[in-house]
Amino acid sequence: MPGKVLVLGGAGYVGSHCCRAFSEAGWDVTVFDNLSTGWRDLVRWGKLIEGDLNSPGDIEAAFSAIKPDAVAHFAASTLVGESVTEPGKYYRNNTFTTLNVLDAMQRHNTRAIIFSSTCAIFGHAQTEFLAEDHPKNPINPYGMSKLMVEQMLAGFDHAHGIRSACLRYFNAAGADRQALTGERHACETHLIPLALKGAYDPGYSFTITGTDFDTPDGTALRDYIHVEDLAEAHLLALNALEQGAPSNAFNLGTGRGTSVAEIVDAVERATGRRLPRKIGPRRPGDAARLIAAPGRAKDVLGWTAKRSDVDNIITSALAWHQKDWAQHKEDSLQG
Ligand SMILES: NC(=O)c1ccc[n+]([C@@H]2O[C@H](COP(=O)([O-])OP(=O)(O)OC[C@H]3O[C@@H](n4cnc5c(N)ncnc54)[C@H](O)[C@@H]3O)[C@@H](O)[C@H]2O)c1
Ligand SMILES: O=c1ccn([C@@H]2O[C@H](COP(=O)(O)OP(=O)(O)O[C@H]3O[C@H](CO)[C@H](O)[C@H](O)[C@H]3O)[C@@H](O)[C@H]2O)c(=O)[nH]1
Repeated sequence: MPGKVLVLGGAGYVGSHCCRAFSEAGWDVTVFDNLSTGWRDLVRWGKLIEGDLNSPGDIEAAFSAIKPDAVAHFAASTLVGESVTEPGKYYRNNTFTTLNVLDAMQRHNTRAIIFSSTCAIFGHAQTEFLAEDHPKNPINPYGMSKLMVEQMLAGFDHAHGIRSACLRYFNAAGADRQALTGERHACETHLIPLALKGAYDPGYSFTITGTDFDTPDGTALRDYIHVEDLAEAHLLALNALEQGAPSNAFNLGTGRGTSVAEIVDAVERATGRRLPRKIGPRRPGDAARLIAAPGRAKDVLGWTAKRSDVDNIITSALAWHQKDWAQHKEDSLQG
């Protein structure tokens, strides 16, 4: 039976899509968010409690008010490059904050948590496809801050019976089929939104960051997974935990690698426009290739990616951005 889920970071990109999936499946959704990179108007499914995970008092107040049956934890600082130059921000806002959450869960006897982990915990790929047991050697503080949380979760399960599902997304992309929510970052660094912006905004100069990777076309390979496929995986994992499933970790991707150059081609196909591009140096902390072996999610959760064809991803992202640019013209097409 769906109960009450407290969604930390639910005003952000992935969290808002998952709120829709939880809510439509009958979960009673409450979002907890400090709106540092999230948006009030993206909280469309469930109510919003404004609060900061750095504050044990804010967390305690939310747990006391809601008494959640489960927690879905999306709140984090998420930029790989920034984590290299500002590691403290990442260990504080990703790792320390999660300890505050686990303390509250223990106090309130909340025994299930879905955690947004990442393929960045693996570091350089040693095999073509990354399965859950691939060695974990993060090459940036972002990945390390998330791996530390995975280890904390194992300890809290062992000691206190808090069961978790660590969902390691590869590259979340695309938008809700009705363009009700989507990706909106005030400081955007992600490939697909920037490539779409480059196709429409003559004032923005899109750059391919790195053409000297050891990949077939020299640009980095990523596994782009539609955010609605991710939302479905979250719902399956949440329901499984609710029904008593043990802690587990799942690599969520398609098993297909797409290069930056192939994304550029797909953006040109979807928009019918040419995308002018510059070639720039690699970003610090970027791996050459990150492609999932998503077998465990299929075997245990019955999940596979259904909407993650690259053209479908770009088309859904385009529909969202066109709507969002029209609504927020001044700030969205600048800088
Ligand atoms: N987008 C991706 O491709 C991707 C890939 C792998 C993992 N992830 C993980 O998924 C999660 C969601 O990513 P996203 O792209 O939706 O990011 P996002 O920035 O859109 O969402 C993060 C949300 O957390 C909130 N938040 C941040 N710090 C907080 C704090 N201290 N207290 C309360 N709220 C706080 C923000 O305001 C925002 O609403 C993150 O944990 C990220 O590391 C994302
Ligand atoms: O303007 C741009 C932006 C990005 N890229 C390239 O496109 C690829 C994808 O970059 P994104 O920023 O879209 O995604 P990342 O792979 O860097 O990051 C994603 O995956 C990470 C794991 O490695 C983290 O989980 C992170 O939160 C998530 O956004 C990278 O090779 C990047 O260098 C460009 O060429 N030009």
